[in-house]
Amino acid sequence: MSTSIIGFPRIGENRELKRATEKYWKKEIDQNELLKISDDLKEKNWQIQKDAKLGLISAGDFSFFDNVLDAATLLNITPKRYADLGLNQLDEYFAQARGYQDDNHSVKALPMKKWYNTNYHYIVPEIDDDTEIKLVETRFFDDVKKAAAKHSNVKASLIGPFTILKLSRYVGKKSAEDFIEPIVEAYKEIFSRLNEIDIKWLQIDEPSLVFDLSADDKKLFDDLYTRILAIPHDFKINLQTYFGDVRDIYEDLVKLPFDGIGLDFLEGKQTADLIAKHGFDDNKVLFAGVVNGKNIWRNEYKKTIELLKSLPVKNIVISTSCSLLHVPYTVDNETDLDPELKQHLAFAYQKLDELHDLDEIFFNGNTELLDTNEALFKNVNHPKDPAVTKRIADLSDADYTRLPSRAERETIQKDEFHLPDLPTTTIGSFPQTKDVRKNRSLYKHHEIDKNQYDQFNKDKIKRIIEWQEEAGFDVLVHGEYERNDMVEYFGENLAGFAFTKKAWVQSYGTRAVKPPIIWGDVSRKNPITVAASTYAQSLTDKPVKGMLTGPVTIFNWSFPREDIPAKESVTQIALAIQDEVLDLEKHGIKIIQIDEAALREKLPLRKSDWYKEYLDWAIPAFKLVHSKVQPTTQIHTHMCYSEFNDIIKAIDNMDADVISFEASRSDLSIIDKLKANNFETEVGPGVYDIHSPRVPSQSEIYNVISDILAKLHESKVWINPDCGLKTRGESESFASLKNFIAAVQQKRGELG
Ligand SMILES: CN1c2c(nc(N)[nH]c2=O)NC[C@@H]1CNc1ccc(C(=O)N[C@@H](CCC(=O)N[C@@H](CCC(=O)N[C@@H](CCC(=O)O)C(=O)O)C(=O)O)C(=O)O)cc1
Ligand SMILES: N[C@@H](CCS)C(=O)O
Ligand SMILES: [Zn+2]
Repeated sequence: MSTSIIGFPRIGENRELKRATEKYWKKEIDQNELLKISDDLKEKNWQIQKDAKLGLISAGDFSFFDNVLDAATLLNITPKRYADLGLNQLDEYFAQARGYQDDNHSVKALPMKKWYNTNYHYIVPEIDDDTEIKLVETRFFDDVKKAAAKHSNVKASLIGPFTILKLSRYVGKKSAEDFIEPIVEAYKEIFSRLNEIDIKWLQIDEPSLVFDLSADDKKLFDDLYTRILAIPHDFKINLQTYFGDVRDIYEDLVKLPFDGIGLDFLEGKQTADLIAKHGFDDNKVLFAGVVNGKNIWRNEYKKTIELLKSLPVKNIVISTSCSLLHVPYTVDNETDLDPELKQHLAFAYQKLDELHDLDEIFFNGNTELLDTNEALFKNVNHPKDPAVTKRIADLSDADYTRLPSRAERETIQKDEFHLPDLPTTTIGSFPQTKDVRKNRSLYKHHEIDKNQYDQFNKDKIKRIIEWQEEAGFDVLVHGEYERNDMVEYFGENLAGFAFTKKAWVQSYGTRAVKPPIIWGDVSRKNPITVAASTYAQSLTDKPVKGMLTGPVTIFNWSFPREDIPAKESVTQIALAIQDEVLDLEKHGIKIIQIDEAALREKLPLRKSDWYKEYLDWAIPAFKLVHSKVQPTTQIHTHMCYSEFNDIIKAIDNMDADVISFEASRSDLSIIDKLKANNFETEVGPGVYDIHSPRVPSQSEIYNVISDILAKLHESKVWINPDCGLKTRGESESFASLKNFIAAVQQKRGELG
């Protein structure tokens, strides 16, 4: 047993789980069929790990939607309003993830948040004073049992209690500490059930240990684990961490009687030093996270082996830095990639092989494998563009400064646009219905020509412009029908990017993305969005927003190159998008939205790193994109993740004129912070959740608007949904937006 992974993707190489689950939701297949498809996927994953000769086979990492929701439902952390729906176990689970609506019920989904610094989202567990934590689910044990029946070296994995308690939202008076005893009781039951299954290890994931920890956090962890580890168990326990180092608790961790500790050597900047300084017991196993679970580049064996050899540790299992959930399945499916690039890629399957190679090199001294890998790294040819290098070298402070000041622009723009109070707009995309995707698919497969493809999209744009005008929107959008994804699309249209055919990575539930790969220097080849935006603007007298994705988001939702600093890559992208902004402006587009949906996502997990490692280059990159536009051109930005309470000043410093953001799923608490910080940018807090198919009523939206206006002055407020509508169907979107407009009109009527 010398290799292991933390977890494996589960959507299926061809997104089988997505297709099956969505069919189940539409009642096109029954639960048995869905369960059969998911069982096949699990078995395939175990077999792949076995074939790759992995020391341990991971079970329990499968999920129908999200592992945090799985761990919460296992422990009966299911709010009463979902339990009261009287649904079967799986439907109750989906109701929490997606909301539920029938003739007699209407329940919102639980909030969804970014999983640490990734583009994966988890469902936030909700705990109230009546929450009775106890073991109730069986799916986890069923999976582990099935894996153990087929394989002799199974490791079960579970998201741990500390992380669950830290990620949960407490809506009553009780807090995490009040749930220690019931959790320990539940773990007694979990261990007793696992004792009956032949597993070798239980991996308990505690990624929340990589945050800055307070004394109370450490006490909570200690109170939980001194008790849990005292429960009799016939398997070994690995305390698994990832996404950083555990500097605040390392010394306590190594003293606790865990059989193994899993540490991240890639994002964990201090991991090796912590071991060197404080030691690691000879009777413990180190699960050394040295194969990157987030990037798609081949592992450089020489460096990894040197690192492993430097560790003063007796028992090492070579592992991944985090779950392979964050990478696509296999490079083998990418038949169109440049071979020069392809040889440097490793997706999940290839990473399993890398673990095996490292095992052979480290434990068996296989030098041939080491030499072949070294040869590959001697020859990496990222396409270079001297013009891009020069453009960056010529930048000065003026390129990052927009004039005049925002306050002056606000007056100029109020005169320019004459918008009513509480201007209404949407975030950009309208439903990517089957016909829209089909049109793109036909074009990609050369079954229709460019003219036919464009004409279809133009018809869609015309229809949606008419619809928005009729519905009464003030600032319109063209609908983004030409985009497969807001980042992949720009990747396809910028020099320096490569893109894939099947390299899907789960983002949330059944939704996946194909992040483009930054392989060379980035520049804009041709105008990208100008034709669609100017066509849309030609159809109406109302302003149509130009719609772009910002440099930080393009970078964060791509697979970045690692040979140049992030700052340089992002600056290259910023200049390319600046070209597009100025082109849109030149062609008469007066409002331009530059989405920075992912800006918050890669904020370092530790506060001390926020500015020097990220914000100090991320915010200027955004400013570089829009600094040269006229005062009358209104710059909007959008973030679908509003956990930016602590970096509000930095967000204001982006110097946009208007920002829209997600707020409806997370109780509008951000608004208080905006007020307290004298936030200057005009704001459009999302007034309803577009991630759920549920249609909000007029009064529900009206109430949210009232809550916003109780705290923010109406002259500063825009009204919009909380994100784009691409994942929604048309009928639910149109119904929601009609209620939305009616709610705004009701409120405007009161304002007089
Ligand atoms: C806003 N969000 C985004 C994030 N990350 C991004 N990169 N993009 C985002 O928009 N992160 C945070 C949030 C929430 N996250 C997501 C992630 C993914 C989606 C989403 O809707 N994904 C779609 C896939 C979109 C896509 O690229 N579709 C392709 C079609 C691919 C396809 O299915 N083709 C069919 C053939 C079609 C046909 O012939 O009819 C096939 O292969 O079988 C496209 O449009 O061309 C998803 O379904 O998962 C949303 C939010
Ligand atoms: N303009 C994009 C932003 C999503 S975060 C959209 O509307 O889909
Ligand atoms: Zn969004």
